[in-house]
Amino acid sequence: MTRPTTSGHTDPTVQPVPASVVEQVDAADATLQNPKRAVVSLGANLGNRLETLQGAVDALEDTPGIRVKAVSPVYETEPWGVEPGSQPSYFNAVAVLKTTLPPSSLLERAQAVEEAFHRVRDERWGPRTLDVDIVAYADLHSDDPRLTLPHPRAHERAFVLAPWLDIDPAAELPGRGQVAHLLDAVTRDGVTPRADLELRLPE
Ligand SMILES: Nc1ncnc2c1ncn2[C@@H]1O[C@H](COP(=O)(O)OP(=O)(O)OP(=O)(O)O)[C@@H](O)[C@H]1O
Ligand SMILES: Nc1nc2c(c(=O)[nH]1)N=C(CO)CN2
Repeated sequence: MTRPTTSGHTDPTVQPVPASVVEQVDAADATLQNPKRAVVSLGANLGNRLETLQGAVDALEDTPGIRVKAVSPVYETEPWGVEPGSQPSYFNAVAVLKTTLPPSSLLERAQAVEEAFHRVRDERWGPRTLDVDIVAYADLHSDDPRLTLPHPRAHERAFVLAPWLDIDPAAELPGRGQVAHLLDAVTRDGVTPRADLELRLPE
């Protein structure tokens, strides 16, 4: 393949490729050859909660560059961070992914999936048809408010830690330690396994 280079080109219609672009393409190539593990938390407390969670799992699997490797049991959970009784209960689950998408594209896809399920953003921690949070992406750390990694509240949330531990007993939250220990430190009150319900792992 002929590729424009930054020096020595003779065809005046071929523009040199800036070094920054070459770097970005090389970084994308490296990710493609080396899929990363990501953990996402799924939550729903409006509409048909189970159908929505299954739809989210399927939509993630249908995404080029994402493979869903494991899906947790379903938990019914009391709304966290809001006045008790002020919202319907949630169904929560966690999925482990392998992805060649960079973190920003994974977030974009997560938000597109939320929107496909008519997620409305008005109040903080308001009720929602679907919430897809990125709990962790490999062992990356980021303070960027648009994508904070690991998720800044995951370690306090039994509705994330309990289902995650079910599918990965050795799970670690980067920078925080073992999920099993984190779960011991938070209350599991209001976080109830729904053994009668199940999410399917896409074929
Ligand atoms: N790890 C992350 N996963 C998902 N969104 C994140 C993450 N870090 C930062 N964000 C940003 O948070 C913003 C608000 O997200 P969202 O409305 O889903 O918050 P929330 O689910 O109500 O609350 P919480 O962040 O406590 O779960 C998003 O627009 C997104 O850019
Ligand atoms: N039980 C429960 N509570 C929540 C949840 C959730 O998924 N489950 N998500 C929130 C914002 O991400 C706020 N509160």
